Amino acid sequence: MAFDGQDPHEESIKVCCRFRPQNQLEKDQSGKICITLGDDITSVYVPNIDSSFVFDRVFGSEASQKEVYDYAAKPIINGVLRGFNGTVFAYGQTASGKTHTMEGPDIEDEVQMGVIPRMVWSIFDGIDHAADYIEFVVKVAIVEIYNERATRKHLRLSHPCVFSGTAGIRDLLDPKKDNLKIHEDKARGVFIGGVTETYVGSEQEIFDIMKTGKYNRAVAETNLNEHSSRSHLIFMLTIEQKNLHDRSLKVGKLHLVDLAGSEKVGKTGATGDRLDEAKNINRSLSALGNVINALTDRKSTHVPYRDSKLSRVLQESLGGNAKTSLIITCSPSYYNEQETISTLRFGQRAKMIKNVVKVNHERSVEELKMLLQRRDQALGDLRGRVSLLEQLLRSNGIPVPEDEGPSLALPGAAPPAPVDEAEKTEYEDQLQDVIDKLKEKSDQLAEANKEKDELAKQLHKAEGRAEVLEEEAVNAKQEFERMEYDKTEQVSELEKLRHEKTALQQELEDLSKTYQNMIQASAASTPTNREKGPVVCSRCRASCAEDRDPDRPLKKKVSQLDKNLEQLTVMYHKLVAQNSGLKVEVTESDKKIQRKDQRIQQLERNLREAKQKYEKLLTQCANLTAMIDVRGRKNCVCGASGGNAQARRAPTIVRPLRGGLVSARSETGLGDPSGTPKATSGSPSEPASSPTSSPLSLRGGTKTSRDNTRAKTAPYDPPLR
Ligand SMILES: Nc1ncnc2c1ncn2[C@@H]1O[C@H](COP(=O)(O)OP(=O)(O)OP(=O)(O)O)[C@@H](O)[C@H]1O
Repeated sequence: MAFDGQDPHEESIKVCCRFRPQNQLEKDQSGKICITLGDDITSVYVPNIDSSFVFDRVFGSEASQKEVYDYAAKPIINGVLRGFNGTVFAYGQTASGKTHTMEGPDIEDEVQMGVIPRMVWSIFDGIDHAADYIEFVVKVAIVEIYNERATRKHLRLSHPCVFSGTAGIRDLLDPKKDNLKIHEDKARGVFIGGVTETYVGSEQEIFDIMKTGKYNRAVAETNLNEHSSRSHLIFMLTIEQKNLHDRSLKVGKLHLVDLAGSEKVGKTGATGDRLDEAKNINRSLSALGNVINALTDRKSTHVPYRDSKLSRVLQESLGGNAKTSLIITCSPSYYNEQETISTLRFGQRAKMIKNVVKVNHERSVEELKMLLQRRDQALGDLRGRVSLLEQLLRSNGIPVPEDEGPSLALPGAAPPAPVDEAEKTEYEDQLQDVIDKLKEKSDQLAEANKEKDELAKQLHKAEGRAEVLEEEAVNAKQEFERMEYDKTEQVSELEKLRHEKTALQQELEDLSKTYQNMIQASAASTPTNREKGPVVCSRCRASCAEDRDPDRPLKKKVSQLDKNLEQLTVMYHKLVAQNSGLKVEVTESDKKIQRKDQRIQQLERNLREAKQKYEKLLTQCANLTAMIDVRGRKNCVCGASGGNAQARRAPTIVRPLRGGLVSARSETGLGDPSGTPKATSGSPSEPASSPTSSPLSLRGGTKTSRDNTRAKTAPYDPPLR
């Protein structure tokens, strides 16, 4: 799509490939290696398919964490410190080393720590080296995108965290928030509403937050990985920097993403919940693949960002306003050759994506005033130069024209013709006429613009509502599916109980028959006990009731079975009642879904109408603007020198984009216009919840109080000022 553009802000995604050492399982399988790394450190060759893949950098299994960080992530982090958005994400099959690359085995081990902990040091190093008049505010949020359909109660987690219901986007700093919604607005772009954003003032605070996040993340054991991530982890860091001189604001947003690994369930041995997770992981990764395919396919007209939460959250990072680095992680082993080839292909494709990257810069009134002053100064300089040049002309006997009109005559040229006063008045009248008409048209245009803005607002609102309804419909559907599942469970339970009941009835009947037979037989063949007199128990030689009535155990059993039968019957009736209750609920849900569908359709209709109206207005505006332009040009032809500045003004460019409007602000990629840091990001209608700690302002000049170890980190690209 965008890869032919000439936009100077256009930037390709950086793609690096990292191979890990072979693990024990692979060595046991044969230990054969399926790839050859090129000497140029940018290519890898797969002999079996006779194909080479070229990336920005290929790291072999001996590459250190620092090497990978310095090349793949550090430039992105420096960009964020300059006010750009940045993303680093790891993609690869399960157990290929994504978590090893992004987090590392120990976030506090200086050698083994991965991208996320190293980023923490770079950020604070950058803040320490910034000018004294820059004030920083740093916020951190961590979420995971977990399998949206399966319940989590059976998941063996890294800690005994309790889950209820289903999970989609889950706040790892406040696990109760387990179904966060994605929103989009002009000022903030795509964002997760209601997520906990914690203000941080030191490296240690971020490390503590990371530990909390890690503690809450979904991890389970599979055949291929003892600690397999069952969710996509997104670490989000926002840096706001305010220039205290001119009050301007820059906002850089960093996303660090550790994706869950794609897996072949045959190899991982996933069953039950693990299997459901694997299916959902593979599904969301393939939705990500579809987005990448659409972005790199010239014929594609639609990018399916909305097909999964993962691709929607990464929307700005893929084809949007962000500097993005992708690290694909692979196994070098023949045992995983197919998975490695598919990962290499994914990376190859992603390398073609181009983002349009801009600093998120909000100019303050002070900054604008300063710019104006600078421009006035430049104008003054130019005026001085002009008068110097005029003096030079005069001193050489060349007449200096008074203004830029027809008197700009060269020496020797014919003098201008005398102006006819009557003709001049006529022209002036015509001009006045045109000016009046222009004024009228311009009023109409302003009116139309107002109406257009109003419609755009309505459109935006309707889109928001449609989105909410869509989500509600999805939730209702999920609820319905869950109820259906429960119903099936209950029905099978009922069936089981029925079988048991029938079996018991059968047993009961058999026993009663046996009992009857025995009574008859004993009546026929033996004298009654009364006739025989008391029987003496063989062991204790004492009279006992049992000996007096040999059928007593049988009767006991029969009465016990009767009781069981009674209980079963009661249970059976209860289950029947429950089942009919469930049926009613299901019907209710059906009706609800139908109503929601109808509402969505209605809203879509409204949306279409509003869009049509809006487009009509746009055409009207364009026509009006064109008319004004034409009139303006006519004025110029008339030879009028003043009063037509309005007519010369360039027409306003209004561009509809993805069903919404793009204002000048959103096109420049500016952040929240209010510039007010919030503790919890929310949808426009959502109230912001309080921060987990108060905002801290970090000044670049406080480095004397900072930890000395920071001085050991690699040099920092200073922020643009
Ligand atoms: N470059 C490497 N050097 C040494 N060991 C590595 C490397 N990459 C991965 N490993 C080891 O391989 C194992 C699996 O790695 P890791 O958990 O990072 O995989 P993953 O891709 O995140 O898997 P999943 O998708 O299942 O979460 C870990 O024990 C890790 O320490």
